[in-house]
Amino acid sequence: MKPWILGLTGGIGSGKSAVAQHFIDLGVHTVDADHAARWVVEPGRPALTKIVERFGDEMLLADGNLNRAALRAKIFQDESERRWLEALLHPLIGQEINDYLAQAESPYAILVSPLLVESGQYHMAQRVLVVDAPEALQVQRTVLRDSTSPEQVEAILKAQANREERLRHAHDILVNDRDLGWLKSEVERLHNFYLTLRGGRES
Ligand SMILES: CC(C)(COP(=O)(O)OP(=O)(O)OC[C@H]1O[C@@H](n2cnc3c(N)ncnc32)[C@H](O)[C@@H]1O)[C@@H](O)C(=O)NCCC(=O)NCCS
Ligand SMILES: Nc1ncnc2c1ncn2[C@@H]1O[C@H](COP(=O)(O)OP(=O)(O)OP(=O)(O)O)[C@@H](O)[C@H]1O
Repeated sequence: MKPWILGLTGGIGSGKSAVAQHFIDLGVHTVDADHAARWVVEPGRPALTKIVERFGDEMLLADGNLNRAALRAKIFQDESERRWLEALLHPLIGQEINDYLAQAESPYAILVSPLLVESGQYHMAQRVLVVDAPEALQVQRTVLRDSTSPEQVEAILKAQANREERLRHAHDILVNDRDLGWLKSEVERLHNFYLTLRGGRES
């Protein structure tokens, strides 16, 4: 039987990747939109050429890869440039995600995406799990993980759906404000529940 799709979302630093890793360990076929966003700008792909044409050679590192920090600085200080980049990349990312999900053999598969709600990708999913965390914790965890500034993380937060908007699309909510051991046990509980669902929508 074709697997049903769980959309897994949450704001920056909420803990999506940590949650996704536990699902992967349980054998669930998982694709991450952030990873797909990297595949579509690999050297030789047309999208990378278009980014360099628009923003200049400083978008390239010496080895020919995208200078992600430089592009990040550009798009989160200028909404129209961010919209331009999203219009270029989101259709390509959507295609990569489709191709990857089509290979799934687990009872259900997961699409991890920070912009599941904003990009309309939630239409690809039968059920949505939101990882939620207090904003201060999101900022603190991301600063620690990426060695970036709180101001940069707050600029990214502003470009994302607010919590209420995201939670409106949720079938399930995982509040990630405890330790990683607890998070793992919550994922196991959800996984056992998801295995009982056929088509993902029953609650
Ligand atoms: C700007 C880029 C190069 C920065 O790369 P970097 O390695 O620093 O960050 P990474 O890609 O790992 O993203 C980290 C987080 O930033 C946030 N984020 C990324 N892009 C966006 C965006 N367009 N809008 C809001 N938040 C975003 C997400 O929470 C994401 O998980 C990169 O994020 C990018 O190409 N973004 C545009 C594509 C996109 O919209 N990706 C989101 C998944 S669909
Ligand atoms: N419950 C927790 N306790 C402690 N640290 C945590 C917890 N959950 C996540 N983290 C850590 O916080 C950081 C952010 O988590 P993670 O990378 O999973 O977030 P994310 O939602 O995938 O972020 P992004 O949108 O930026 O990709 C990571 O370093 C992760 O290890």
